Amino acid sequence: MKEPYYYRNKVIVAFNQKYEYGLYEETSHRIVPMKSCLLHDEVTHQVLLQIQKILKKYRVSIYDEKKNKGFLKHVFIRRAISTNQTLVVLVAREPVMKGSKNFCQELIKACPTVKSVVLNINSRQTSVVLSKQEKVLYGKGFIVDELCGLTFKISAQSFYQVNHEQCTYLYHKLLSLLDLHKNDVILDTYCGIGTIGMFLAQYVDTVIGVELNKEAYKDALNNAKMNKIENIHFVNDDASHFMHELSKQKQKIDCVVMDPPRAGSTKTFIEAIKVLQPRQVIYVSCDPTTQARDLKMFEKIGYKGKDVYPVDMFPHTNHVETCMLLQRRTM
Ligand SMILES: C[S@@+](CC[C@H](N)C(=O)[O-])C[C@H]1O[C@@H](n2cnc3c(N)ncnc32)[C@H](O)[C@@H]1O
Repeated sequence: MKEPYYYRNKVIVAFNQKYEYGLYEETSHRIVPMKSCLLHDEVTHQVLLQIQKILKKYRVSIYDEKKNKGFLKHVFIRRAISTNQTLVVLVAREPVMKGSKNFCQELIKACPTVKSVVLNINSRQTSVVLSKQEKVLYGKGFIVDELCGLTFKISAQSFYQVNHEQCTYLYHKLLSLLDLHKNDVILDTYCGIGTIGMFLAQYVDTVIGVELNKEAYKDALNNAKMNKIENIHFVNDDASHFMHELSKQKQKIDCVVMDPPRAGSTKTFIEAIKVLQPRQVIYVSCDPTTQARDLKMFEKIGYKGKDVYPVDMFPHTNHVETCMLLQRRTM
């Protein structure tokens, strides 16, 4: 990145009883108050300050983990960098927010980039921030961003790469590694809101995307419609189950893109690859450890890791994204 600062488009903070907000100290739930941050942008900073001011003004009660009491657990902010839209998610223990209208009105007046405010209701005592239950307090419950010449609707629950510039680089890198033909059928597995598959759809005959998260799957369907892409189909399923079923049908698959979560993929998934025999697999990973584990299984079924590129998706952290090309060995 030319300017490896202020790149993060997603931030989750917690508040303490003094209305200071920040991140948890490593391996604890002690909030380290945050005055400024080099990773998220100025707009996010201003939105957080405004939320802090309004929470204080209306004395919104802050969740106390030890007592399991209080309303607000976290604030989640997502920015669409190219359209300058902001989504605010208030994660709360209860389903009713007193004074939510005033809260939204004041926030939107002070921060016009805020296009939607969502209340996520998470009453469980868990480290998972978002629950599946949500209520839209203002706007449509999603924001819209532009990436690689396409338009994407992004809901609170959907995955979206945190670094717009490096994500663009990553997608172009994987395109350059693939040897695509006009009549190809490709799979975009762990597809999120469909970004990779829709980016590749213009080069091939058919793309099939598979995604487990229902909200992301719904976003993917809408995104294909919005971009008028007709040669992409999405399936809401576990990627391994889907691959296993596909392998039973012996469908022609030319290339597979896989971009699993940190846990990596599964034996079932890779055994299905053995049956389907795509000529190329692109494995995008945010955890090289699980990628290396999976690579060993790929080697056993006759796929060789050809090239691997690190992508600095998370500058100034010890995380890295990798993009690997696996090629089927010719007999
Ligand atoms: C690292 S994200 C990649 C998303 C997308 N490729 C992108 O670039 O934005 C991983 C995605 O896999 C989805 N996921 C997690 N477990 C899954 C599973 N077992 N089967 C299918 N999708 C899964 C997550 O919901 C998430 O959208």
